[in-house]
Amino acid sequence: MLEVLQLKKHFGALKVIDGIDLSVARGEALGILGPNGAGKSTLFNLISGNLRPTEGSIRLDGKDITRANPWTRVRGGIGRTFQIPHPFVHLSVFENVLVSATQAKGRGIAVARPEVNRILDLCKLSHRARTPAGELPLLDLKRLELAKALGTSPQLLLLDEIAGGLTNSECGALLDILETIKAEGVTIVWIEHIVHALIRVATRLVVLAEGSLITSGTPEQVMADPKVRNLYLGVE
Ligand SMILES: Nc1ncnc2c1ncn2[C@@H]1O[C@H](COP(=O)(O)OP(=O)(O)OP(=O)(O)O)[C@@H](O)[C@H]1O
Repeated sequence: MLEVLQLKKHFGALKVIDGIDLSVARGEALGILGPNGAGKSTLFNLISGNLRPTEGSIRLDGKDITRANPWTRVRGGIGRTFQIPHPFVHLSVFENVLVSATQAKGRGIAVARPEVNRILDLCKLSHRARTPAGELPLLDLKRLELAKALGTSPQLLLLDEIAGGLTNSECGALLDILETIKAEGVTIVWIEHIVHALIRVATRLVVLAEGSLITSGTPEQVMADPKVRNLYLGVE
């Protein structure tokens, strides 16, 4: 579904992404691990079109989207969340999701309304539908970030540290929602530092370090990889 070929993003002398090849199959749930500053969010920004690569190409369903605008990619089926949620704080939860559901695919309000209600139900936000987004506690803010991405009807969903900052039980509540989304057939690529959460959803893991992918495999294979143990624990 997604193919990243020899992708590079350099900021001056800083080689943040330095020749990444990555394929994601339809229906897959891929987890991306990596230390702070490894280039994970930059990789997402390149895939979603928020940044243009220095070199390399990106294909979605065989079509070259390397130079496509972010909104063209959204219409092509790429949805994403951001590490720091920035909802419209004065709009209600319902209105925030309505914005993405109407704007992303050019749907009218009457058509989008039942879909928004379905998404709020899925994300356990129905009881907050009329609450201004600026008044939400963190878990609901994360749920809203997810709901806004789902409002664009993505086939490929990019999650950037969606569980960051949550308590264990809050993280569990979010995982239940992610498992439902996965079961609905949405392809997921999830950057996350909380490994136990990531491996509940991910069928495959890759590890990004200093702009390169250093390993890929099942969660068991990757967590046992000496390169990964060395990166995180300083032991081989
Ligand atoms: N627009 C930019 N200009 C210059 N440097 C940048 C820019 N965007 C990111 N960087 C740098 O690129 C490096 C990778 O940043 P990135 O946010 O992709 O890392 P990350 O792996 O997502 O980290 P974290 O896990 O902390 O979120 C960092 O050193 C960052 O300062």
